[in-house]
Amino acid sequence: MKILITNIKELLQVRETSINKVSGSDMKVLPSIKNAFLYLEDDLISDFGKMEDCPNIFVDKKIDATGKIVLPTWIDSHTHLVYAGSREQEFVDRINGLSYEEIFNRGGGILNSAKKLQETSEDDLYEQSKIRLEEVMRQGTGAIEIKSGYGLTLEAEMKMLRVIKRLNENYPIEIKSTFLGAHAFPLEYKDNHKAYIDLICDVMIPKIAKEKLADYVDAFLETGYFSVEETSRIMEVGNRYGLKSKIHVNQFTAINGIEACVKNNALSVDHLEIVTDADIEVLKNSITMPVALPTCSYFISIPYTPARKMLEAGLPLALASDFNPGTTPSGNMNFVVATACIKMKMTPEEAINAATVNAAYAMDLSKSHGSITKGKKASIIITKPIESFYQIPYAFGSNLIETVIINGAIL
Ligand SMILES: N=CN[C@@H](CCC(=O)O)C(=O)O
Ligand SMILES: [Zn+2]
Repeated sequence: MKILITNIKELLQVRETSINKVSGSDMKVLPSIKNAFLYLEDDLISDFGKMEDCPNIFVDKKIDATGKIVLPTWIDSHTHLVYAGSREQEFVDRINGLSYEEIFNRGGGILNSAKKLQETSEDDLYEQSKIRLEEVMRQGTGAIEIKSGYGLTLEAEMKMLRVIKRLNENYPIEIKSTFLGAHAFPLEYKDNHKAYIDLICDVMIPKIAKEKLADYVDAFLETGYFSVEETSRIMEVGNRYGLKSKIHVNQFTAINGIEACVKNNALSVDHLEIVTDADIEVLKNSITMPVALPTCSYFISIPYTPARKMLEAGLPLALASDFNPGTTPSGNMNFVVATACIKMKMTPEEAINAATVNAAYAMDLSKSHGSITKGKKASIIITKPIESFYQIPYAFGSNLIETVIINGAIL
């Protein structure tokens, strides 16, 4: 299908040649064309430019974008969108004064979700998850990473990964899949951590890699969860099986986990609510993308990733939702971008770069996603008529999206 979008008030994130990532002060720059056209052919961006150069051609669909902003779809590089049930009782418990840690120590948290997931059939899990996927697509997400990690047995982890695979087959959105067996120690391994790490490294990763059910490995590298040594072993085995790592780290404490991730060539380090000067130093000149999850900080009232400090040190930064039932029951990337601006003091230009170009890097999609570039995927957001793109974070509670096109399919 040929789609021509005309009279675009401003076409954002225009990159003549694709770039892998934007870092430091370059993140302040969001290249755009005012009064633009955009031409999509099937699932690809075919042409774009100023309205005066708009081709006069026959197309299947013309969209007049007078007064509207067009930008590439959001890329959400960190989610746990496949889960069973919900955890709103823990939400109320936190309002009443319990911490995330206290809830976990009472058998809540990840183990609560794991119990629910183990009791849910694969079909039911698919049905529950697809509702969330359809919702985030309507909210402008055009590529998404989804983790396992609420199974914690080989059988239940594989169930989650098969559901992710089925979502990928049935929807136009690009999905990458991450094996997160090391999310929490199951109760039966409470006093024998080594046996669970052995199970992950000797049985789960080989089996999952053989069945091509995951693109990446992840672990919750945190005090009280997985140590630097345990996570390093998982990253090493992952690398051996062709699964790069994307690691939960520095959410509550800084224990030199980032250094271990960089050493193991992790694709991304995610959360980073607590970041030391030494962490910033090891991230400099590394291939590892730091990923902030501001709506997690918002929901469970923990510190926000120190974005200003990191950008001033010249680092790149990506933004993702962390959509999960415990710490972030929302996958709305518009709200993620707004929260990054409001709470982390990122400018709208920086936040949009973080949720498009840098987010694409964090899931190996730089070649196909993240910018308006000829030959990249026809995955775009068309807003309602708005004053300027600053409205996207400014009017944080409003739905400003009129149309979403993903891989050439109009939703
Ligand atoms: N921190 C680890 N994992 C998830 C939350 C897990 C849960 O509470 O269900 C996160 O990214 O916040
Ligand atoms: Zn997470």
